[in-house]
Amino acid sequence: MTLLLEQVSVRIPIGSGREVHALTDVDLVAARGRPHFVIGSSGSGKSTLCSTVTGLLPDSARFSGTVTVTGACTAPELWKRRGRTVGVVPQSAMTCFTPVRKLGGQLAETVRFLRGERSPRELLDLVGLEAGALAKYPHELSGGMLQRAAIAAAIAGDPPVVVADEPTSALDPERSRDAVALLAGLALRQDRVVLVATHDIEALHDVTEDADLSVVFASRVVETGPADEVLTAPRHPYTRDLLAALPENGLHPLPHPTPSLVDLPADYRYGS
Ligand SMILES: Nc1ncnc2c1ncn2[C@@H]1O[C@H](COP(=O)(O)OP(=O)(O)OP(=O)(O)O)[C@@H](O)[C@H]1O
Ligand code: NI
Repeated sequence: MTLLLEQVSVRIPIGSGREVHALTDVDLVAARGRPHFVIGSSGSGKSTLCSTVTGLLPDSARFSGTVTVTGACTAPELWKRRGRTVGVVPQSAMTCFTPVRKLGGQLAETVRFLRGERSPRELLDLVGLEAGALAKYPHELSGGMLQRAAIAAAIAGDPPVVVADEPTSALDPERSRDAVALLAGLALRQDRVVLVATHDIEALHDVTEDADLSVVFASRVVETGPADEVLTAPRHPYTRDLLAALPENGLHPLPHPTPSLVDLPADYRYGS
């Protein structure tokens, strides 16, 4: 089973005949058993890419191209199977649980709704949480535990594909690395397709060996390959500059401005 994006473009009208080129001609292959990470500057199109898989695009967006989970279904059918064919990990776990009910009841309800086969206890086990968490209210769990619980909810319907858009944005650096490792494990140990978009390149350090990485710039995937290769020997000038901007590499500011994606010319290239 593979997640395949072929020539996927998204245009978002913003009035007066103008539109945001949120995603342009994207081809991407994410195989099961191997996590696929997506990095790129703010506003480059990472979330839009995730939304073409989860079906959470803005209502006004124009979508073209093909998104397929081989052996299962193709968008827009895929979008109707959110939770079952594609699980969605929220950016902040706080948004996926109600504060007034214990975790166990909420997870049980998710399992019932998605007709999942695992019990809440088994789901917690899969994400490394102890069964005691079932009897707790969300506010009684730490941020890292709550993000694990949110990942448990995302796999309650046993989806073969899991998408996480900025899953570490509410976490400190150590919890971020934990959350990324857990998501990578959903691919490596549970044989799922896992797609994770993040601007947090440092959180990826422990998992780059068995992962793929795509780099998005100005609505296009400019580079893709084994994560350790892309991060150690980047081929695209934007990837090189993005990596040079990391604190550990000297915080060199990006030398070229990020263009506006409104009516972006088709021939726009990095640095042009
Ligand atoms: N609902 C919307 N209406 C108009 N423009 C939008 C909408 N959603 C996204 N965009 C635009 O689409 C482009 C891509 O946005 P997207 O959120 O996919 O980028 P991103 O890489 O996820 O950024 P970030 O790192 O900030 O999350 C941006 O120019 C953004 O302003
Ligand atoms: Ni985003």
